[in-house]
Amino acid sequence: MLQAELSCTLSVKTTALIARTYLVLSVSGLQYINLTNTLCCAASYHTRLVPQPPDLVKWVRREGGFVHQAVKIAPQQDDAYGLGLLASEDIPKGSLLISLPVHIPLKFESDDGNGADSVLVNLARQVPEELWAMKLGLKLLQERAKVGSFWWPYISNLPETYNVPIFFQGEDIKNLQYAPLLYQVNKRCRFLLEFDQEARHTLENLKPNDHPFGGQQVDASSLGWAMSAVSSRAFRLYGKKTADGTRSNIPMMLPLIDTCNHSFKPNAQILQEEDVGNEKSEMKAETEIKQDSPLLLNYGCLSNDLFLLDYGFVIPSNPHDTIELKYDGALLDAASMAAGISQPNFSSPAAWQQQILSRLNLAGEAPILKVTLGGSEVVEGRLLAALRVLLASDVETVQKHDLNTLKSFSAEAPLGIANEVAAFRIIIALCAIALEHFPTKLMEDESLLKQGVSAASELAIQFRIQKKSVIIDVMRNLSKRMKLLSSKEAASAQG
Ligand SMILES: C[S@@+](CC[C@H](N)C(=O)[O-])C[C@H]1O[C@@H](n2cnc3c(N)ncnc32)[C@H](O)[C@@H]1O
Repeated sequence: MLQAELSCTLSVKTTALIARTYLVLSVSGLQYINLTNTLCCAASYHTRLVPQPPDLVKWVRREGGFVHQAVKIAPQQDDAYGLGLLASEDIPKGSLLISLPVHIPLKFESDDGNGADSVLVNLARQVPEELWAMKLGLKLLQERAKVGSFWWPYISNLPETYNVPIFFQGEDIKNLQYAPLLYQVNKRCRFLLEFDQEARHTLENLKPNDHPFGGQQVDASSLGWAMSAVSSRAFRLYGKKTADGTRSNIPMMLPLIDTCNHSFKPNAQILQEEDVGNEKSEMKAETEIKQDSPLLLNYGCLSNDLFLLDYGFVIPSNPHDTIELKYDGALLDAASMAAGISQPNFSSPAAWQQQILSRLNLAGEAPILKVTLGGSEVVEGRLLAALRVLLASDVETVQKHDLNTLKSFSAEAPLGIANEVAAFRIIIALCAIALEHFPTKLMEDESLLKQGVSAASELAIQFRIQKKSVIIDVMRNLSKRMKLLSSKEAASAQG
């Protein structure tokens, strides 16, 4: 195992303690809020809100929408992905699959009038921008509570529960073993608990006509359901034109289209007719779709953190997955000691180096210290540039290159091979330290999965396996690059 090999050569154990304080990864001491007493969580994630909901395809057609005759709803991947759309016959590339007239998507219209709607708008104002899904979730809850809602045929087809971490038991939240995600889960849970109180306070003593949820109480559980329904299904498309003629992207729920599951190699795409007053939302075949193949959309090039938080699944070997570290001079000193680099002065850079760190936003008044490893960049450019610069002793050599070259992973050893190898060795040491901070080893995780665990534990364990794999892939990648550089150096010394 690469993990074992590297931790021997880099004598990580001696520095792990020093590093503990600086790693964003570290979960020790992090409090987590357990919401499972408050939030309900049923056993099956793909049961619909009502046992036999109306036929969604028929509803869309009845409402003036179009559904290709070969598009069918069916369970996907032995129900592991819930329902999905399937082609019942070959569909040629470019075919229109689904078209929804403008009145079918569910949106949050903040220009609604007064009474119940104004209460809803006021509640929505208290939702922070980053939790936009809760805003549309309020509209969804309102329609769910409304007798005879236009959207009931759609809403009744939604899953009854969501397998997202806000519904995990405390033990499974801990099982994630990754502080940045734990932080996000806590933030969402805390918000839901506070918003539950806020909503109760706002709704008490309202006249029946002013009550946005038809007199029904909302709580953290129903709010969490609505937020998850939206975060796992909404798309950002053009909204109405504003007074200045511009259009902003607004989240909306696209009935039936949102039954499509995700793939980074999609065979369908969403398009929007831009004619004013006729903004149809359409889904077209991006490639030819063979009979019995699923129709797949790309939800976005997201990390597993976002897939898990918003959608409740994790993608193995996700090329967009990364791990977060906190940039810190003392941590880098510890890593360079572990890597056997004898010049650990990252905590006290020279004035010219400090200036470059400020330009990289890693020092100065409001630095952004979160840096990432993995994903398409492999090493975040700012971290790579910082290491290259801090390991250079000669300001003139550094000044020959612009910042973009110094940040580029594909720029081969801009400050020389020795400098590059030292930078890579330090990043590998950082990776080894990061791996040490996970309470379990990969092999233990894998054997836990083989033993059989609950669906939530399985997701949490898969998530941390993927995070560890990201780190190991970065180590492999850098080791390969180091070998290549060393052999080039040897060849040029001989020649
Ligand atoms: C937009 S909905 C798609 C319809 C959904 N499968 C259903 O049963 O209603 C997104 C949800 O589908 C599931 N899903 C979609 N793509 C998936 C994938 N590649 N792997 C696992 N689950 C997936 C997840 O539960 C996700 O939250």
